Amino acid sequence: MPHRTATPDRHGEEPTVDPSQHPTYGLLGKDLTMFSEAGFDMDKIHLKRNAPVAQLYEDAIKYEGAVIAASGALINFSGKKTGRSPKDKRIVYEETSKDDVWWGAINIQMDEHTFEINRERAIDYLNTRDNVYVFDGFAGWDPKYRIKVRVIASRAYHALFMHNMLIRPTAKELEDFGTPDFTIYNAGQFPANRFTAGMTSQTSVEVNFKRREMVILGTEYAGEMKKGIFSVMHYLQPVKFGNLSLHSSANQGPDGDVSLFFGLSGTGKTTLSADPSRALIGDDEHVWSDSGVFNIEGGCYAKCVGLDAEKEPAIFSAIRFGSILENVTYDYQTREPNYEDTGITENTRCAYPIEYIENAMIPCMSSAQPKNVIYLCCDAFGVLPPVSLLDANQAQYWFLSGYTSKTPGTEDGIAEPTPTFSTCFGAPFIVLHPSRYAAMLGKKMSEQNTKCWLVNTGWVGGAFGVGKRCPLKYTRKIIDAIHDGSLANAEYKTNPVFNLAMPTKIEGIPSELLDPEQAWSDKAGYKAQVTKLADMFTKAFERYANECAPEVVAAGPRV
Ligand SMILES: Nc1ncnc2c1ncn2[C@@H]1O[C@H](COP(=O)(O)OP(=O)(O)O)[C@@H](O)[C@H]1O
Ligand SMILES: C=C(OP(=O)(O)O)C(=O)O
Ligand SMILES: [Ca+2]
Ligand SMILES: [Mn+2]
Repeated sequence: MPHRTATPDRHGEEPTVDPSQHPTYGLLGKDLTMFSEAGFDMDKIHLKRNAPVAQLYEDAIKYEGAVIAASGALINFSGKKTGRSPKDKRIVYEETSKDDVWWGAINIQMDEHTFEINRERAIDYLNTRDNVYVFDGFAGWDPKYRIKVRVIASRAYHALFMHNMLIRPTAKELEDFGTPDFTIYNAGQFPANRFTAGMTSQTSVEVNFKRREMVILGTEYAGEMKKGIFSVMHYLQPVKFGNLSLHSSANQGPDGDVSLFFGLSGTGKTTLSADPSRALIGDDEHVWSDSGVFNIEGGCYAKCVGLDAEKEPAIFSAIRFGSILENVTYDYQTREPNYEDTGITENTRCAYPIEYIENAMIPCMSSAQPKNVIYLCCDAFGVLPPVSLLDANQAQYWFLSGYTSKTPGTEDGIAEPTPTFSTCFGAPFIVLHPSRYAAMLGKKMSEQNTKCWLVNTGWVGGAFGVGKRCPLKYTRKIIDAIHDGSLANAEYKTNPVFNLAMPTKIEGIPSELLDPEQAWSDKAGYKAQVTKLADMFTKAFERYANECAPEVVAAGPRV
């Protein structure tokens, strides 16, 4: 029998063929009540819960201008915002969480009333739509610590994105889903009202821990949703479960050894964790509990700028049916994505389910305690060694400092690599005081005898503009040398200003590259740059000096 497409009848008639065209597809009686109570106009909107991937494709193509790439991936565009908007992110000030949240420039307060106004604005907007997409899934692979997340969005692309990025429930889990622990209302196509109290722009990304809700207005960058859930877990895991949440990727070697790769956006978490000789646990957000390490997400979100099939084969071949390319241009004839084109943004992305990586570890969790912790730092000054071994005090110092660079495009308004001290290697996402994460990390690392490495994936031989980015093939060799144990047994010398232990030799890497002073031809320029960065460290660390032991303060550069 040939397949026919059912015409959806918004006014009550049952469609005859495709059940996913039903006006309340996937919703059970109790869900319908929940939606009505939340203010959704069930007689007007066509709700699609956990719709098939193909239908989300069809809707994104029909209503949102998406196209199919040659590989079968879906190409979408996020409109004006193509990176995160950290200045427009707010946390609601309310009694259940106010004493735990580290208030300030990162966690900006919003009052409960303003949240209600924006929430209503989002729901009102969603009620004007013909189609509203719901995705129910989990955050956290460990059943003991996972949370149930519901995403309600006006764009099929956003539902598909979260289908890829959250953990996809089985049919049974979906049937038994019940009340979500956290709900995202994504009305990103509609602006916030700039005249609402506390609003400074048309963009608003806000989290309310009491209501367990997040509202998005005025940005369609899909990364806001996944990083929003990360902020939620960065609060819930330590506060409710005593677990350490990590802005890191993770993988496991054939002998069962686990590595964590911390790093701010663009430093190499996704790239370096995709390693053909190790099983991928996850590329961005994890939790370190007493029972091991688990991924928060069900997918990866890779940068696509300059993506090359030879250099990054695992990521390249994950871009196929079901994957979402974001803000990537393409050839109209062949539908081949053009990864070299940064015309829309440098922050081009692809979101794919983690099982699209061949050696992914499913379920994405390990009962092993991490053996190596790697801090990825993208040094735009080009003065940090490509790799150094840190002692326990240095591990605390560098974690709290979080020195790196913001890469172009990941945040609104960043056009070139910009040095920053992003505490815990992920300042935009932390909720608690940084010293709380640092103390847990220090304790776990010393209990488990975890080795700590600082890897500079940024510039070598000169600053940004003069030197070059450390070639990926060399960084991969460094990571290999950490994993095969050879680096721990190498010969070291000390970097005088930063007091860092640098290996003198690594197989396959020119030795002069390992010592920045040798790698720079402009020796005077090098000295000036080192002094400048060391001063920046001292100044940036002042705010943590009272929170940590004197040995940690002393572990910084000697000026
Ligand atoms: N030495 C290097 N190490 C890691 N990434 C590198 C290196 N040199 C260039 N890159 C590029 O930098 C980007 C790192 O981004 P990504 O792995 O997505 O970071 P994250 O996941 O931490 O946001 C990729 O586009 C990668 O190809
Ligand atoms: C998605 C993001 O993170 P990452 O670059 O770490 O993947 C982001 O910062 O918007
Ligand atoms: Ca109806
Ligand atoms: Mn990443």
